[in-house]
Amino acid sequence: MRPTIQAAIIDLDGTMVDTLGDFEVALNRTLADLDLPPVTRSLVERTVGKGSEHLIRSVLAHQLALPEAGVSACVTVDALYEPAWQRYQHHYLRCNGQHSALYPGVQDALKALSEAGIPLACLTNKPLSFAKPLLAAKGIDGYFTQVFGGDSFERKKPDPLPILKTCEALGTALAQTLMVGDSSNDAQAAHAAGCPVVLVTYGYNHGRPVQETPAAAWLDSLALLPAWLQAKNT
Ligand SMILES: O=C(O)COP(=O)(O)O
Ligand SMILES: [Mg+2]
Repeated sequence: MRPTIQAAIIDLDGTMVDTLGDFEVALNRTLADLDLPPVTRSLVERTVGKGSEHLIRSVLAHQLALPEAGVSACVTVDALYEPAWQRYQHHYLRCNGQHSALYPGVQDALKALSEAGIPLACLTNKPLSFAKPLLAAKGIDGYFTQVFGGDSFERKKPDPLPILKTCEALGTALAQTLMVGDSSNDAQAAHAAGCPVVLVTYGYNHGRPVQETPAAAWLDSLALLPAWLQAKNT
């Protein structure tokens, strides 16, 4: 009998790498360039997950509304977005991977899955130009046959399109491809695409407990994934 799960698609931020430090540093350098007050890590944690444009627009809207910003009401998010995006890319590429760390168990899980013959793809809402160097800096790029970012397709997670395209690239059936993520974006995209989904409990889920999101399992460590998958496939 063919195994139930033949490949896995794994999210990056909040699932494999704790990147809040990189986001915070790049955002605060960007805000300083624009003479706006810095963000707190907790705002970053609640806002991250829907790609860079959403993050920058949300952070600009939040910081512009702070009384200490001292900004006149005619300064809008739309007016600041393009310069902010340019500065953010500049800063992010320079601090990428320097204030972030692999979560415990990630390296072992990727090794075990690869040894079990499960092809792995990385699918993130991060721009591809940030994602690829980060995977390399953390020494895990070699595990993935495909890497796709938030700018690889017309739409991002929670839209199912990136998952459909990733399955196409992997050459696996949707129902036999497992999505592994940390947020409702990953789960919604997987549900809409028809893929099973497993969520890790330690990532960034817009400030909500991820157990509220329907999934096949909620794991406290990615190290538990190979055994979960083996049990599923026997
Ligand atoms: O960059 C983001 O918004 C989050 O990316 P993720 O899809 O890897 O969690
Ligand atoms: Mg994530």
